[in-house]
Amino acid sequence: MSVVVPECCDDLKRERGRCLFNKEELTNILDGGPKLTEKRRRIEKMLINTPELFDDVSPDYLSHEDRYSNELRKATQLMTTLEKNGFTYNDAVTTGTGLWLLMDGNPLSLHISMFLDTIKGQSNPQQLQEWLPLAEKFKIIGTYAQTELGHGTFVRGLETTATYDSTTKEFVLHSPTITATKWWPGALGKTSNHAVVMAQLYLGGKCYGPHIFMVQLRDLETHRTLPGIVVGEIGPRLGMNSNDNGFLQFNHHRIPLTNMFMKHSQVTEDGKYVKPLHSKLSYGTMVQTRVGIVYHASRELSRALIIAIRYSAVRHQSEMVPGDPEPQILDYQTQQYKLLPHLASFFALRFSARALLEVFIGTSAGLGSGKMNMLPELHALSSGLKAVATNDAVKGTDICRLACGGHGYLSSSNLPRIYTAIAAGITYEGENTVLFLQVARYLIKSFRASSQGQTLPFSVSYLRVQPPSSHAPLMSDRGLVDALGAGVRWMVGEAERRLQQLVDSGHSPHAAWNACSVHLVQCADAHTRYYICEQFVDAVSKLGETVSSGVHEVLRQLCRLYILHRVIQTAGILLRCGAVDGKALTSIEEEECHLLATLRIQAVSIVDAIDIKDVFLKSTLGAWDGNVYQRIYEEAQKSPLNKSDVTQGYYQYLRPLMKANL
Ligand SMILES: CCCCCCCC/C=C\CCCCCCCCCCCCC/C=C/C(=O)SCCNC(=O)CCNC(=O)[C@H](O)C(C)(C)COP(=O)(O)OP(=O)(O)OC[C@H]1O[C@@H](n2cnc3c(N)ncnc32)[C@H](O)[C@@H]1OP(=O)(O)O
Ligand SMILES: Cc1cc2nc3c(=O)[nH]c(=O)nc-3n(C[C@H](O)[C@H](O)[C@H](O)COP(=O)(O)OP(=O)(O)OC[C@H]3O[C@@H](n4cnc5c(N)ncnc54)[C@H](O)[C@@H]3O)c2cc1C
Repeated sequence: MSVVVPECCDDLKRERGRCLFNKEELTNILDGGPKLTEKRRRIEKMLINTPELFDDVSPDYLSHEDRYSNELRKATQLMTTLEKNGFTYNDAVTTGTGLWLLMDGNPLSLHISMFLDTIKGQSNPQQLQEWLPLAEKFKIIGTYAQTELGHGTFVRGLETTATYDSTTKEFVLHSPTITATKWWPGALGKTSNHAVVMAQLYLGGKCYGPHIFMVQLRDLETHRTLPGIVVGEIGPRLGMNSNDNGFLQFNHHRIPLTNMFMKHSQVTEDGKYVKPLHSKLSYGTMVQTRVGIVYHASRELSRALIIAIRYSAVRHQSEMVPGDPEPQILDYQTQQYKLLPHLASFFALRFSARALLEVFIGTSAGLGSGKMNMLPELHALSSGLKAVATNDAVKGTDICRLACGGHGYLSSSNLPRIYTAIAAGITYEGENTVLFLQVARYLIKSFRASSQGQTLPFSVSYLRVQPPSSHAPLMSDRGLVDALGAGVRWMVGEAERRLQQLVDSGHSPHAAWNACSVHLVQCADAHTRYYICEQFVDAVSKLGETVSSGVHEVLRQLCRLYILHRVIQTAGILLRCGAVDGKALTSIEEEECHLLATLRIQAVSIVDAIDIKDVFLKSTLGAWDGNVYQRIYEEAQKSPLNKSDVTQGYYQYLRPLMKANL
């Protein structure tokens, strides 16, 4: 398959003719620099020239088993293609290129993410030396098996036990109840021959809490399940049905002492426990994956936006002025209002993901030298951003689907698949409400610490009890972000007051917490969005000195739209705390409408700059050339029902019904 850029339809030609900025420059910014764009395109070119990686038939027409095998075939082909061309799985992860191909829940994705990340992040030097080369070369294939039938969120409540037997220097893994069955892990059912397993560590009858163990599940030659292990697939799900999410039970299954991951906590041969420097270090893989999910969510949202915005420029419907030709639906203000704030969100999330990655890298470097102080901040930021990014990507993707009318409901638009894949992100890797409550805990602690005169870490420093007053004019970007910050400070102060009031009136702190938790989740959401606004404003102002004026103007407009939209969403709070008044809100609403019309002019060019090729978009509605109707029609011809004029169902059911004397 070669890269042919087709001629586009007149509508899209006209849209592209209005572009006033350098698309390549914007692409480079989104990729993180020209070198990364170049690398991504090199990988893409190589993949596009590997026809085996592309489906001839939609997975929707395959059986459950064929769908799994087909995805596995492509995943293994992808790995060998990368290897042959001097790239690694990691190149496909960091450039996102692998994911474009394997979008239906891929059986190797847990191996290349959480399994390998656990080996890298939780092993001692000997374990690293033993397991990493095997895993990187796919000699062993693994997954991350933590969640059980009975517990996902509450990790401390897991029931699988790992009891040390000092006589044999082994751990005995056991699932004591039905609810202790591991349930959900991707690729656990049929693909993995190993798993990193979270289990309660027992030494001398005492429980030391959840710890991680490397467990072989299947024979490396026959792939048969080992004795003492029961493993299988959990059945169809809302989406990502090409994966083999699985279940796992242990029946007094023995593994060597050296299979407990021992970078942070250790068990000696005689069964003594050595504590980690921080009790939550074993949760490190989850934190790292949450950072990755913020990128992942923004990428998925961008695919949906490209599809919906191109389609909106091609689709003509109704009359705006009686008797006039039908306009492009993108000309309707309501259509712009559906799509463009989400386009701004995509940029906001992309810049925030980058900022979060820097915090992650900084914190990890600190951990290496024993510094634990940044861990709570990283936990709060990664939890909050994972939750906002997945919530917004899911909402945005569904709005993109709705914005495409009936055709958005077609599988061939690819919007349903993007939606169901990213919808899982709200639940996995920490359910979003639960993660917001973790953020809220950090906010309340920080607010209280500030009342006692303590200095606050950077992401919450604006919460200090006596903040410096904002000097920026209210209507400037900075002024509005400061107003949003004042709103969050007010919300957190109010939550703290309510908590205290409940405790003072005799409630336990835990009961008070639950009684305020709706408000606390709102605080966490608002705080995270304030952080995102700050990152967006900072990124655009830093880029200002280095980019051309056209690109800077587009970014400035997107950033402005994001902030205005956020202020309007938070209007109630901002009015209550006096950060804005009704007059300001009216002018913000008017400015937003004006900005929608301005951004609409270059909207197609902006999504073009995200630079996702048709073969990766996989959409009849979003292709570069805008040849929507032909594509939809051709895709429908592939339906197995169209293979014959009269189906078996007619002879079997319909005809007898028509002939029956009812
Ligand atoms: C071939 C394929 C090619 C594909 C190519 C792919 C390309 C990829 C493209 C993009 C690149 C992106 C990178 C890749 C990522 C892509 C993502 C897509 C794949 C992902 C697949 C994911 C599949 C899903 C996996 C899972 O779901 S695994 C299971 C996850 N489970 C959870 O997250 C459980 C959630 N629960 C918890 O985390 C905790 O139990 C808790 C809710 C935090 C509570 O913990 P608990 O111990 O009870 O603590 P508390 O008592 O509440 O708090 C005590 C204290 O500790 C603090 N705390 C808690 N956690 C942490 C932490 N992690 N770090 C630091 N501190 C922590 C907490 O705040 C408290 O502090 P204080 O006492 O000070 O308040
Ligand atoms: C597609 C998919 C892939 C997955 N892959 C993996 C994997 O590879 N490995 C793995 O180990 N796991 C995996 N999981 C499991 C996933 O991590 C859990 O489903 C997730 O952590 C949520 O836990 P739960 O299902 O127990 O939900 P629950 O915790 O039971 O949540 C149910 C409801 O209760 C609420 N709730 C729970 N606790 C609280 C609280 N403290 N305060 C307020 N509300 C609360 C939640 O907000 C939610 O509304 C996967 C899940 C899915 C859907």
